[in-house]
Amino acid sequence: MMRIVTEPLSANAFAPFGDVIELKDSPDKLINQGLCGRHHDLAEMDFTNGRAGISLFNADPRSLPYVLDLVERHPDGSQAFIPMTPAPFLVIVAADEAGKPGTPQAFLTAPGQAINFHKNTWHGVLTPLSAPGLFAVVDRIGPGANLEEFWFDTPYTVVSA
Ligand SMILES: NC(=O)N[C@@H](O)C(=O)O
Ligand code: NI
Repeated sequence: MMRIVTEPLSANAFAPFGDVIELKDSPDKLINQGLCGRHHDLAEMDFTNGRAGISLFNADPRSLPYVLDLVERHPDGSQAFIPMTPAPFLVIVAADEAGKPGTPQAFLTAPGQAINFHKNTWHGVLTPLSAPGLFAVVDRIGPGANLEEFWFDTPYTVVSA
């Protein structure tokens, strides 16, 4: 199997695929009598024929090396994974090449980072690396499956750097 080596998640590296939701160097605005910093409008939500919904995902943790045999995408909506714990998790994405995913890239988040996949971006399913795999997920609520899956003929093995 081809190996994919994880890299640290950064806004620049992830930009073709989505947004990294993390604190800015300084807040956009101080609120609540100056006791809270608002880091404003960090991700682009985009829904076709639907609305934003907030769900909780409680996912089984995986481990590295991780066998990647499936990526998916949501043609009608963006999808944000917001961890409810500080634990790093695995984020896998791939560019689209004539309707199929190209070579995937794998990122490891740092504590305090969340992500938002742009609409129709190939990605691995929610992949916590420790328990509890508890995430808030902001994605599209609307008609239709809003899901396209791609199974690789030859799975990849994702390994840590
Ligand atoms: N299917 C579902 O709700 N979750 C996936 O979209 C995922 O990215 O984990
Ligand atoms: Ni998804």
